[in-house]
Amino acid sequence: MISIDSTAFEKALEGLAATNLAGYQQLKFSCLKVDPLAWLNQQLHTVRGYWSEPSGAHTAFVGQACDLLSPEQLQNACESLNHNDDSLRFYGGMAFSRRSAQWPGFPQRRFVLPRFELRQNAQLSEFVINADFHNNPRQEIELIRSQFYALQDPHPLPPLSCQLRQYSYQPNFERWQKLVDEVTAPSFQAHTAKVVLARQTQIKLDRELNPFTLIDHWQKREQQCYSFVFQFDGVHSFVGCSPERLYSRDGLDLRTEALAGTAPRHIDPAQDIELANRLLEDDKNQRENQIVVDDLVRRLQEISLHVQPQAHTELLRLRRVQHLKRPIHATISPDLDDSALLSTLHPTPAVGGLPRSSAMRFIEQKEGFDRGWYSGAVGWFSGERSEFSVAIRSALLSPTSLNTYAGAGIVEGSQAQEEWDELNHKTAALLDLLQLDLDSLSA
Ligand SMILES: C=C(O[C@H]1C=CC=C(C(=O)O)[C@@H]1O)C(=O)O
Ligand SMILES: [Mg+2]
Repeated sequence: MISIDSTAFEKALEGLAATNLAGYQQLKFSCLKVDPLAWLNQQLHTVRGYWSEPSGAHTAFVGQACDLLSPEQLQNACESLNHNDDSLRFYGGMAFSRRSAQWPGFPQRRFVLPRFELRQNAQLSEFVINADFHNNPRQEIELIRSQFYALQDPHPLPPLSCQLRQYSYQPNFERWQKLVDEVTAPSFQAHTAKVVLARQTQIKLDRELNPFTLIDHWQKREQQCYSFVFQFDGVHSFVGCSPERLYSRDGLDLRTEALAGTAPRHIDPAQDIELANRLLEDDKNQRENQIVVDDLVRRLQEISLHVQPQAHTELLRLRRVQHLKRPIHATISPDLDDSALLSTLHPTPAVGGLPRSSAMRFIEQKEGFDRGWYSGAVGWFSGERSEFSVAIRSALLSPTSLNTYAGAGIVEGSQAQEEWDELNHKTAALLDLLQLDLDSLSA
C-alpha cells in the first residue's frame, strides 16, 4: 500500500498508543508519488475528497477522524488548534446561504479531519494519518489499524465518456430576463447596487460519470484554478475548478481578491487581446469588480491592523473566459480565527451582491433553485494556515446526472442577453470536456 511498510506503520502506531496524549494526533510518513485521483477512486470510504491549489499542492483524503457540522463545533476546533502548526488540517466547506435548503449529502457546513491523507507538492509526498483521542484512544488505535489494512492500491481511472440524454435551465431565458430587469430597475438600484444571479443547468447523462476522472481532465485544462471534489455520502459529489480565492491565511497575513468582470476568450490571439483590452476599460465590468473590492476592504478594515488593495487591476485568463482581478492584502488582528473569517468574508459580492442582506434575500426568493454549495466556501484550515476558494465553476454530480451552475453580477447597465451569454461562456469549460454543445440541442 503506497510504499509504507507495515513494520514502520505498526511501530509508529504503537508509539502513539504508548503515549498519554489527548486531543487530535497525527502520524506522517514520506511515501513515493502516486496519482492521487487513481488512489482515491479505489478507496471504499463514504467520505472522499480532493483539493488542489494553483501552486500545484494537492491532497487526496478519505474517511474521517472527526466531523464538524455546527458553528460551535467549527469554532471549538479553530480555537483548539495550535497557531504555530499547520499539520492538522480540516477540509470541507459551507453552503452559499444559511437559509439554503440542503443538497443531498451536503449539509449547511461540513469539515472533516480526514482519517488518511495523501499530500503532495513538487517537493514532497506524504501519507498522513489523523486520530481523535478525545474519547477513547485505545479504540481509535484499533480502528486506525483496521482501516489502514483495508486501504486499496491505486488503479488507473476509467475514461471520460458519456453522452447527453436531456438538459434544462433554471431559470430559463424568459425568467432570466425578468430578473435582470428587476435588478436593473432604478427603484431597485436605489437600495441594491449589485445582485449576482445564477442559473442551474441540469444534465442527464446516459451513463455514470466518475467524479475523479472528471476533475482529472478538468484541472489539466485550468491549471490556475483550485480543483476539488467532496463526497460525503458515497453517492453525490461536489466537483469544481474555481479561479477564485476566498482567502488564504498564513498566521495573521491574509490574501484575498476581487474576481469579477468577465469577457469571453477568442481563439484568434489578436481578437483575444482586443476582448481583454475592452474588458479592462469597460465601465459595467469595472463596477462589478469595484463593488467587490470596496466591500472586501470595508469588511477587512473592521478586523485588520492593515488592509491594502493592489493599485492596478489584473487580468486572469482561463480556458473560455477572462476576468478582472484585484488582489487584496491584509494583516488581521490576532484574535480572529477561520470560523470568524469565513462568516465575515463569505459570501462576497462576487457571488452574492451589495448590500449583502438585500441581495441574498432577492436570490433566495427569486432565483428558483437551491444553490447548495455552489458559490459557497470550500477549502481547508489549520491553526497556522488556511486556504479557501469560492466554489464557482462547479457541479453537483450524482452518478448519471450533473447539475452545473454559473452566475453573473448584475449591476446598472447589465443587459439580459449579454449576461446570459456570459453564463454560457462560464459553463463552456466543463461542457467542452464532456463534448456537450447544448446550443446545438433542444432541451
Ligand atoms: C458567480 C460566478 O462568477 C463570478 C466570478 C467572476 C466573475 C463574475 C462576473 O463577471 O459576473 C462573477 O462575479 C460564476 O462563475 O458562477
Ligand atoms: Mg459579469
